[in-house]
Amino acid sequence: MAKARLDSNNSMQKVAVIGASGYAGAELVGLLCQHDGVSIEHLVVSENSSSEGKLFSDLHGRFKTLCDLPLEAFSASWFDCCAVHLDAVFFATPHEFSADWAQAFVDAGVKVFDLSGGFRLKESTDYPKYYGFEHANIDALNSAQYGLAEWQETDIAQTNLIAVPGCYPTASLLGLKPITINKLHVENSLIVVNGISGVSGAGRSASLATNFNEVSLKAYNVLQHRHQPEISQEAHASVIFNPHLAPYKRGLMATVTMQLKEEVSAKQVDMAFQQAYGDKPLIRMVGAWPEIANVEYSPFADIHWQVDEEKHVVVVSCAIDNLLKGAASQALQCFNISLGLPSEYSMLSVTAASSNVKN
Ligand SMILES: NC(=O)C1=CN([C@@H]2O[C@H](COP(=O)(O)OP(=O)(O)OC[C@H]3O[C@@H](n4cnc5c(N)ncnc54)[C@H](OP(=O)(O)O)[C@@H]3O)[C@@H](O)[C@H]2O)C=CC1
Ligand SMILES: CC(=O)N[C@@H](CCC(=O)OP(=O)(O)O)C(=O)O
Repeated sequence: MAKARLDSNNSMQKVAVIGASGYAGAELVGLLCQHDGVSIEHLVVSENSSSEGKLFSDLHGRFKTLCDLPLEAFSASWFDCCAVHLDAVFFATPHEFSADWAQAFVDAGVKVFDLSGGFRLKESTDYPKYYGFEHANIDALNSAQYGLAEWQETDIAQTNLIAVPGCYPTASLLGLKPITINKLHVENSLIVVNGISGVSGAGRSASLATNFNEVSLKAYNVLQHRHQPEISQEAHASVIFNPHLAPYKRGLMATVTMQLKEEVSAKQVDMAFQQAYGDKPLIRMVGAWPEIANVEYSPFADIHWQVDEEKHVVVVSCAIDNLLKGAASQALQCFNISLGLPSEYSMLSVTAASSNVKN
């Protein structure tokens, strides 16, 4: 694909964000505001949202004067009047809403970037099992492409329906794929992924389990989390995924442990990571164990690994901001790729000052 900077041949892309009152949606609006190829046409919430009619910047005060658009309520009549005028729509909505509506936008000629899990799993029978609903759009599920930006650039560029990866899967897969794609691991050996997320991973709605005052540090949804099949599917290897909730606002860490083939050296592992990420500006091979503090409010993924050549084991750790590389900034990477732009376009200046959920 020809890489380009934005020039006069790129017309302004008319976009809408559905779910703009939520955490991931608001981060995305913040990024889209800074993108010189984007015109935000609509910010949308649910049909009965208490935020309907409020200004986006009344809800998210840091955007005063930067984005003062009103929040509109989604409905079938909203779709009939507005969708056709858009180039792209971002769904930062519950999974089932995306699953129900994405194909209608594609049919109306609108490119869809879905931040939910509505189109990530290829096996439709996994939806009732892991998401609790029957998928109503199997054809769309089959045509959707998974959008791990550093690995699936060609697929992303060629589709109109992009399933932006989950937050835990993003960090996990960035660690796993250099090993599994190169078949450096013992196939069918046990692969364990331990993930830790801050509470913004659970979204903005109040719940006792994710109330900041209630959270200490504990594992949850062990052996049944919906990200387990997603990670396994995209790593092409069966994994055990152990998610943990921790008492901080944002940031996510995934640490994976894999058994290497006996003949695989530490040097080969180093080469696999260099080959995968040496030319990827948003992946930083940091040379020390990553820390959440170094990636929060940023679109970077920090990664580090260590090999024990005697035990034939590799441990890889990857830290991201769950709301950015784990959601909004990766969606923008996918959008940039679909326009033929460098995936990091307009993002390397993202700072704490421009981010939403603050400590
Ligand atoms: N939080 C995270 O770290 C990550 C989240 N995601 C995914 O992104 C999506 C959004 O997550 P998050 O921002 O955390 O969630 P929030 O609960 O913070 O926000 C959800 C948003 O969806 C809107 N919404 C809810 N129902 C509907 C509906 N029927 N029609 C239109 N809009 C609706 C809400 O609007 P209102 O309530 O005002 O009606 C709100 O704007 C989810 O699918 C989540 O799994 C992905 C990766 C990471
Ligand atoms: C801390 C927390 O609750 N995290 C969420 C995952 C984050 C998320 O929104 O999931 P998706 O990436 O699939 O959209 C969870 O475990 O369900």
